[in-house]
Amino acid sequence: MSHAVPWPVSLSPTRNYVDGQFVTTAKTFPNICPINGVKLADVHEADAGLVDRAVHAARQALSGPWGRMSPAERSAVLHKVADGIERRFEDFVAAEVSDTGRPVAQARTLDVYRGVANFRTFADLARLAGGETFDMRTADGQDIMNYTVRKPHGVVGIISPWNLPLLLLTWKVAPALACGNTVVVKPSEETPSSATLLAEVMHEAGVPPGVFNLLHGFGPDSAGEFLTRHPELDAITFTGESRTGSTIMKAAAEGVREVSFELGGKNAAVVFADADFDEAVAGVIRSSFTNSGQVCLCSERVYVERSIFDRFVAALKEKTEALKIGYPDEDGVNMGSLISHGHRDKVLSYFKLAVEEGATVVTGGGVPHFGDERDQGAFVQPTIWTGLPDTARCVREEVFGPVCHIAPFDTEEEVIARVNDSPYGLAACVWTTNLKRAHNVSRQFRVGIAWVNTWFLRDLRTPFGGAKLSGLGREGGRHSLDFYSEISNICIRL
Ligand SMILES: O=C(O)C(=O)/C=C/C=C/O
Repeated sequence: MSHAVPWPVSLSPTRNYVDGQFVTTAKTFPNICPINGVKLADVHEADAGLVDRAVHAARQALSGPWGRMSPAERSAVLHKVADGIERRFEDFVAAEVSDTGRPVAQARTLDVYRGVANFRTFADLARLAGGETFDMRTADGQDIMNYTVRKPHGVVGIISPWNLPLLLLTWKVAPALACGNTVVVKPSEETPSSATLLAEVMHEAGVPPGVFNLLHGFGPDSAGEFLTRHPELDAITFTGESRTGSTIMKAAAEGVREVSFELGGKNAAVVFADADFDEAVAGVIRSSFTNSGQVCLCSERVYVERSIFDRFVAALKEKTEALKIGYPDEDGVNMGSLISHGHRDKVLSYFKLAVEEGATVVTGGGVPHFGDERDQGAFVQPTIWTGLPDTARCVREEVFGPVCHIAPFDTEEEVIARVNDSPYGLAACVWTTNLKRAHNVSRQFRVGIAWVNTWFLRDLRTPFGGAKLSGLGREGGRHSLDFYSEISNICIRL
């Protein structure tokens, strides 16, 4: 199949969006398509002055029509945004695919699908959420009543990552707006396109100027840092690497702003001998290689009960080598490129390190050869390692690529201790048909979310976030409403 270069072009000139206006700037940087290394568009970089204008516009909008809306009125606006994404569904698919190289099928069924779902879920949750009331009689006989009210924090800074651009951007924007805040968003410099489309949809949906502001740029000494350091932000929410999270946390400490972080992971998949074997193989293929392993929830550590270890490794090798790597719109494609050449260099450095640490490379470990423009892209082979000790860097550090290390284990106690022996604590999955074991093992993992006989199935009402270096706080359902609201308690003597 031959493809015009670049595949396909990005849909919107990637401009900033401040106070209801699309803004170009003198300084631009290229948006490179990771499928073939070709420039898709120039991205207009926001400078400190534009960041300042965006924060002030967001502040101003709080005392405008947006600030006077009821939860039900805000909910209606957010449903209109969801309608707008649905109306331009294929534009969003093309934007995500252009920026990331992912399969079209994934962009449709995961990324853009969740963009709509996030807005609809939080539009409804905010409209239907109530507060708390308490009645009591004091020791000296006074009757008092307490009730809570939710108010927006104010201006929320949102820094969103490149791995699931629209999903994670809307996972933050939707609840923040549903709770009456205004937002200033800085998407990753790697994935500006779907965020720019979202600004167009917000504009078309009549979201008042200043409610949603979009700034393009990098982190340090660019829009990301100018935003997180801005003294007039009331809260900051960030998804990305733990190291960056800690830098942002330091900036947020000035002025003691609320922070919510969803950071890195080194997640484990545990397969017991009593698991449904074929389901477990298919599940670990998904949890290791979805989105080219660029999901914070992916399993880079796999522990398999010793009695089925060799059979499982052979089966996973066979399924991995059957994965179709290629263009996003190829029939049956399973895996696309990584996000960039820079990230591919990082992943390849771990491929090299694994061999130095003594790993057996069961499959992969290099770069696929296509013999066409894709050789200028950022592809790597899905890779499986065995034979490393738990102390190896490749078993402790997040690679964030299509790779997993498989190790045998003998007992429940042993594998639980090994899973928990990590500075991270985001997610885990366990494969077993023993119901008692499923409950006992999954609840002993020190993680934010544990899946049993599945992976990355999401009910948006559930708490989502990580323990240890994997993050701070929980978002999802009422947890998002609690993070994006200032809750006041009113006490009345009756
Ligand atoms: O599914 C979600 O709501 C979510 O936050 C996923 C995060 C994945 C990060 O890489």
